[in-house]
Amino acid sequence: MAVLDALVAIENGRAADRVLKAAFDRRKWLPPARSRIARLTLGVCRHRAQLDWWLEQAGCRSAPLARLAAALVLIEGLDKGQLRKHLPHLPTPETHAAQFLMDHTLDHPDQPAAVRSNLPSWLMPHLKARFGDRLLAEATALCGEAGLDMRANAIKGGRDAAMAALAEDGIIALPTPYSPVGLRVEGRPAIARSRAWREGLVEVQDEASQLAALILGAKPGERVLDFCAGAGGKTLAIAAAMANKGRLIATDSDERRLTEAVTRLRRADVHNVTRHVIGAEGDKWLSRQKGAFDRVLVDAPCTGTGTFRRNPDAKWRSSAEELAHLTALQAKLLDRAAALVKPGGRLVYATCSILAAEDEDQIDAFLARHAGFRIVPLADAWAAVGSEVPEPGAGPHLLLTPARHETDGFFAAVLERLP
Ligand SMILES: C[S@@+](CC[C@H](N)C(=O)[O-])C[C@H]1O[C@@H](n2cnc3c(N)ncnc32)[C@H](O)[C@@H]1O
Repeated sequence: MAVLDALVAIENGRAADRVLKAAFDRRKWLPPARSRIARLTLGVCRHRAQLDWWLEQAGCRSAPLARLAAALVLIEGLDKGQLRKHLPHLPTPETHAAQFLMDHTLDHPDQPAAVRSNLPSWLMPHLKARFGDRLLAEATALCGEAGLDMRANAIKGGRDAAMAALAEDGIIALPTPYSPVGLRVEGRPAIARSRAWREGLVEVQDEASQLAALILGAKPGERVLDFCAGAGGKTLAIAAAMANKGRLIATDSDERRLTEAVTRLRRADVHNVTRHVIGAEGDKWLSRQKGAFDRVLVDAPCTGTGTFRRNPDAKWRSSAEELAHLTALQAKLLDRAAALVKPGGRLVYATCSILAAEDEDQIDAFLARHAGFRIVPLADAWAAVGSEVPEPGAGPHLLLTPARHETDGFFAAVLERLP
């Protein structure tokens, strides 16, 4: 069964989105079957702690097959006959466990907070420190399903043109609350089949990521660097803000990711981007660019704790050791990027993490190391997003969460190099 194969591959350390993509490339499932396979696979990852807790109550060892059987009963509500149809060769211990679970629901008052929130226990003290009394609400939202947001491409007519083109394909998309170029789509339509997507009027991008790119405030004619550009999600948004004018350089240490940006840039009609693969430990080209950029974005590699709704399998690969490795790397990348900013220019540091260690602690440490930079308060930086757009919160930084803003969890800080 496709779901079980996917769960086994994920258990062996592969990322769910790649596993599912490979499964769908191998066999041409009809769209309803594809979405059922994806929903069930991700549902097991999403609720893994609760499924494991229930399997323990039932005296059954946790493994992909047992979790799948538990999910079919506790999440999908299957009865004995339906379960037998789905998993005809279920071994006896798993069958007994599934029967035990038929009298129950996923939540149980005896479940500890980490189990109820379906989060790894190492993360809980970090989230408690961040959210205090709101911990459960924030953790529960992090376990939910993410919506589908798109960014309307200003180079190709902007939000009204995008909404009209989507409507031609029967796709309903409404403006997002904060991003002036954001659209939130109703339901789960096949975006990639729409004319609006094929012709580059829209790009799939969470509202939080759109704001991180906008807050950079890049203007037409400037020299801008997207330091950790990856497959170009934010590069595209910055190019649109620059109206295709000026120079935007997209760098990353991962050549494969940077190459993925090429078709996206072409589809969006972006012409002002140059790509440059850089060494993970520094780069000759970079060392010649000291003080050369008006704006630099560091969209840093991070734990991705803010995107657990989209990548629920990543929760179970995250660890305190990974956090320690990433915070050291983030500090290094920030220091490297700082040298590239012109006097009076701006440096934006962003993560899709909601952990203070990767967010404001990183900024505080940076400011202690770099007396030549100051923080630009969010209220001032927000002018770049649009004067009519409500600010998503007070404080010096941008901090978005699924529970409060219905976006991915995201952090961004704007720093200015003193003239
Ligand atoms: C959060 S992702 C970037 C996502 C991208 N900006 C987007 O919007 O789609 C972080 C990126 O940092 C890159 N990275 C990791 N280590 C790096 C290094 N030492 N130098 C430059 N980039 C690095 C990774 O390859 C990854 O693409």
